[in-house]
Amino acid sequence: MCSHQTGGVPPDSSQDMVAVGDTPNRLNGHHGPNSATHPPNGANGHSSAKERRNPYAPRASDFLNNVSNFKIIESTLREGEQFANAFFDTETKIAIAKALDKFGVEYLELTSPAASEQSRRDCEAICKLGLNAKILTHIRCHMDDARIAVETGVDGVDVVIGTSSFLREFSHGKDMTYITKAAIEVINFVKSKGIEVRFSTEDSFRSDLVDLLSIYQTVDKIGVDRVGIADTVGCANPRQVYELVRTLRGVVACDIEIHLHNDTGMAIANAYTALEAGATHIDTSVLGIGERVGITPLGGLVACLYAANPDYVKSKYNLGMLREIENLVAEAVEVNVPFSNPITGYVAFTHKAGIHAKAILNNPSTYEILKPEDFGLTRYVSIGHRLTGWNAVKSRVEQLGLELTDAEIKDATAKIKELADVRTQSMDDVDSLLRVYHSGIQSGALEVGQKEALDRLLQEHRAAQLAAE
Ligand SMILES: CC(=O)SCCNC(=O)CCNC(=O)[C@H](O)C(C)(C)COP(=O)(O)OP(=O)(O)OC[C@H]1O[C@@H](n2cnc3c(N)ncnc32)[C@H](O)[C@@H]1OP(=O)(O)O
Ligand SMILES: O=C(O)CCC(=O)C(=O)O
Ligand SMILES: [Zn+2]
Repeated sequence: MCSHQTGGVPPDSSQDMVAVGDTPNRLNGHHGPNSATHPPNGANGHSSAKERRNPYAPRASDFLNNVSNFKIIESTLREGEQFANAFFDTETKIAIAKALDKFGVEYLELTSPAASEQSRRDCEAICKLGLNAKILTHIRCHMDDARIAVETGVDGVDVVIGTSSFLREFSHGKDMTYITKAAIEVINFVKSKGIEVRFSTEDSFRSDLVDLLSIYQTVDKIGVDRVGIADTVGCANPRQVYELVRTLRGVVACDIEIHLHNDTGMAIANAYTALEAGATHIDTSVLGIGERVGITPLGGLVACLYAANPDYVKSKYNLGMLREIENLVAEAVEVNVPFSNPITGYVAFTHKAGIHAKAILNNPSTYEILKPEDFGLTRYVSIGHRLTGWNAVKSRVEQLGLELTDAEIKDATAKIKELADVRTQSMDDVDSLLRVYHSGIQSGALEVGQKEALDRLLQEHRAAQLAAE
C-alpha cells in the first residue's frame, strides 16, 4: 500500500499537458482571438441546460423521485472503520468528522459505543463538537447496546438486525417473531429518550419480502423515524433496488434509508435508483471504504447526483472540499485515491485524443458532464503524444504567444507525432519544438515541409541547451 497521493492532479501535468485556463503570464504568451483558454459558450464554455436539452437526462418529474431531495448519512466513521486498513485514533476521527461537517453532509454515523471503551469515548467526544451534522451511532437490535448508545449524547440511533435466512440461522439465530419483539422494545426505548431512531434489516435483498414488509410496517406504526434497507453483500441490481424501495414506499410513511455494498460495482447506480424510487437517505463513506470493498462512495455519489442536478448539489455541499476530504481519509487508511475515481481521480479532467481536445477547447460540455471548476479542480489537455491533433497544438501555440499559420501548425504537429511515436513528449519538449519551429519560420531558415531543416534546427537547439547546462 502507498501512503500518500494527490488526487485531481495529473502526475505529469507540468510535463506533457497543459491546464486549460492557465494564465498568459505563466505561459509567457497572450491569448489570440480563438484562444484555447476562452471557449466561446459562456464563462466556462459549458452550454446551459436550456440550450442543449437531452431527452435521456434524468427526470425529476416522477412524484416519487428524490434525486433532488435527499440526505447523506456519512458512515466513514462507522462502516469506514470496518475497512480492513482502518484504524482511526480520536484525533483522526475528529478531523474526519469536522471535514465532513464542513462539506455539508446531513448526518455522521459513528461506530457503536458498545464496540469498545475508546469507541464510546470517541462517540461522546464527537457529539460534543457542536457540528451542524446530526450525529448517529449504529447498534445491534439489543437493549444492552441501546442503553449505552442513548447515554453518549447522539442525536439518533441506527438499529440493525439481520433478516435473511443466512443471518437468522448463522449470525444471531433469532426468528422473525423474536426480531419484531426486540425491534419494538429497542425503538420504544430510544424514542423515549427524545432522539431519532432508525430500524434497518441487514441483508434485506436476501430476506423474504413478506417478512420485510411486515416488520417495516410494524416499526413504522410505532413511530420509527426511518427504516433502512441494506444490500449487505452487494448482490442487488438497480431493478431490484427500484422494486424494493418502491414497494416499501407504498407501505411505510416514514423516511427510507438505503445502505449499499459495492461487491459487484453497483453501489452508486443502486443509490441513484433508490432515490428515483423514493428513498430519502443514502449511506456513504469517503472513497467507499467499508467491509470488503465497501459501500457507495461519497465522491462518486456526489458526481452522479451533480450530473442529475448540479445546482441542487452545489447548493447543499461544499464541493471544493471533496479532494481534501478524500486525501485525508486516504492518508488515514494508507491507500491511494484510485486514478479513475470520479471527480478526484488524477485523470478525471484530462483530455487526450486530438478529436476530444479540439471539441473540449471549443466547448468543455462536449466531453465533460462535470465542471472541474465546481470542484475547485482544473481541466487539462494533453498534447505531446501520437494521438494529438493540430487544433490542440494550435491552442498551445497561441498560449505561447507564437504566430504561425494553420499550415505551419499542421507541419509542426506532424513533427510532434513523429517524435511521440518514439516516446511521449513532455510539455517542455513540445514548447521547445514550437519555439524552434517558430524562430525557424521567422528567420527564414525554415518553410513548411522542410523536414530535414527542422531536424537540423532541433539538433542545434538541443546542443545549445546541453552546452548551457
Ligand atoms: C453488516 C454490518 O456491518 S453490521 C455492523 C457491524 N458492526 C460491528 O460488528 C461493530 C463492532 N462489533 C463489535 O465490537 C462486537 O462484535 C460487539 C461488541 C458488537 C459484540 O461482540 P461480542 O459480544 O464479543 O459478540 P460477537 O461479535 O462475537 O458476536 C456478535 C453477537 O451479536 C449477536 N448479533 C449479531 N447481530 C446482531 C443484531 N443485529 N442484533 C442483535 N444481536 C446481534 C450475535 O448473535 C452474537 O451474539 P452471541 O454473543 O450470543 O454469540
Ligand atoms: O444498518 C444498516 O442499515 C446497514 C448495516 C450494514 O453495514 C450492512 O448491512 O452492510
Ligand atoms: Zn455495511
